[in-house]
Amino acid sequence: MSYPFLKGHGTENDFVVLPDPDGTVHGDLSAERVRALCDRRAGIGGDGVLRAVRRDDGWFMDYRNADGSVSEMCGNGIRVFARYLHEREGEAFPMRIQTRDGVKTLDGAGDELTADMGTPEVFEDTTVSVGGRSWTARHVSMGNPHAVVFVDNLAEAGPLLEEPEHDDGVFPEGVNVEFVVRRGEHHVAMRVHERGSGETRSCGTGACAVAVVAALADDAPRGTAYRVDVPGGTLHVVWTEDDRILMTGPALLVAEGVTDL
Ligand SMILES: N[C@H](CCC[C@H](N)C(=O)O)C(=O)O
Repeated sequence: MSYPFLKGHGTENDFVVLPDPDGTVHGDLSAERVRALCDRRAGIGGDGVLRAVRRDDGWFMDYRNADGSVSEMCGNGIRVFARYLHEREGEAFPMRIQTRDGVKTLDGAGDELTADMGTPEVFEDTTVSVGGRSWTARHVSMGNPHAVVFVDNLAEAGPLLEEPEHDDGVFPEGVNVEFVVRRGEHHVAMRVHERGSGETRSCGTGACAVAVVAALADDAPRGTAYRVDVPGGTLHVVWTEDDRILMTGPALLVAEGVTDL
């Protein structure tokens, strides 16, 4: 059975959008079908799938990683999802979107959108092993788990392409690992190995986690704007006085079509 899809990205973290307003088109969106859709050779290709279901409490973003696993939240994805709702479903900004990590508010004009990502949760330092090496990491949750590792240069993150394992059970559900370097005052650059997708060009929740760790290390006053450079572009993150993370970045729809994958 053929059904519509769209393709979009935010700082080159790319997604297949599946309109499913009544939840009847993709009722059993299996991990196998998500993998087929995200396959960059035999499928459409993407770091994840954003299925759009309209519920009584509003639009729900059903996010899946490229390996078919489910995640609570996707920061770049929710901007692309909001772009889809605005351009194809007539939703106005500011808009509220339901996710597995609760409701998020999206606002913006032009190419850049701002997502209110809610309150970060900061845990004790931990270690992650990536590419056979152990790294000391700050553990931050943005609804999904992140291990933030500061390094002297991003080339050290070469083993990033290896699947990070976690050896002390802190992340039984897996973890997104961000390697970070300083680029200037309130300016960092990162590479990321995403849980369920491997190395990607950007990670929105990861950029938020990185900005939180940098702001804590800098003892920066709340409201300080951090610039986070990712391989696919730049995201801007502010940790507000009332303990919310606002992330601003591009969100583009680049193609649409039909598929029977
Ligand atoms: N791989 C992540 C979800 C996608 C996060 C990323 N694409 C973003 O923009 O936040 C996880 O399993 O927690």
